[in-house]
Amino acid sequence: TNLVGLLVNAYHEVDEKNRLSIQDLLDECKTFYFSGQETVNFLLAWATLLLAIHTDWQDKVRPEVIEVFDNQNPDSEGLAKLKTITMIINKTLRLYPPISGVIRKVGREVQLGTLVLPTHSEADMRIIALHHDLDLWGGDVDLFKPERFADGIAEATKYNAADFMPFGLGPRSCIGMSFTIIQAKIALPMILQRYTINLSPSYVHAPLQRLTLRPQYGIQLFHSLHYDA
Ligand code: HEM
Repeated sequence: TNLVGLLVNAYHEVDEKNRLSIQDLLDECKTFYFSGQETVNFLLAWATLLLAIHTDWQDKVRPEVIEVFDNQNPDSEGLAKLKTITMIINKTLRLYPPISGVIRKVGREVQLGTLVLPTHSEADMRIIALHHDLDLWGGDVDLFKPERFADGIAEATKYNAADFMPFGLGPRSCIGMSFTIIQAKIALPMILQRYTINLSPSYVHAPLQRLTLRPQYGIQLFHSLHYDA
């Protein structure tokens, strides 16, 4: 059974209490389409941009990909062995979090430090601000240095989970997190197996921050064949 199958089953549920209306069913499909499609696209777009700029990292990661998969399509066994790709994915998610913030409605008045949040106000927590906070990440906060994630996320954040939260935190955090990482760990190696990526001179750096963080004018890259296929 796939996701649509589960939703259709819930629509046909005999117990009225647990039944989904057609509107609920459509809303769920839209949520999954929106949250699952654009976000992963942006992650892959920003990751390829960073690799195009930092070609030294392409040179570091490509041998790992070739060693694990040779020129074959990625398989699940190999995915666990990809260390450098994982570092690059985490680094991309820190610098360019595809969801730039999460919004919460304040249920009751609460004091956070010197700040009083009134009931019914909305708190927009800027993930991107957190990820670029000088106090948390230090003077080289804006630099692409995947080696920061060499020993995993916990080490990179000094065990403070809230410093790095591209998928949110707590009970409403992203349901698609593992799926996203798997997709990126399949797609990036498949690109690197085939192509050397270079930045086109026509690229204009213009990240647009709304709910998502998108490259406003797209990302123009040159892909040259990496080796004779
Ligand atoms: C780079 C990829 C992705 C990023 C950065 C991302 C980020 C996030 C964030 C920050 C939240 C929390 C929203 C909040 O707290 O208000 C969230 C929730 C959610 N995400 Fe993702 N997401 C990604 C991929 C996906 C994928 C692939 C799917 C589905 C296949 C997905 C489905 C969802 C759903 C359904 C929720 C709502 C969970 C709930 O409210 O209980 N996401 N995501």
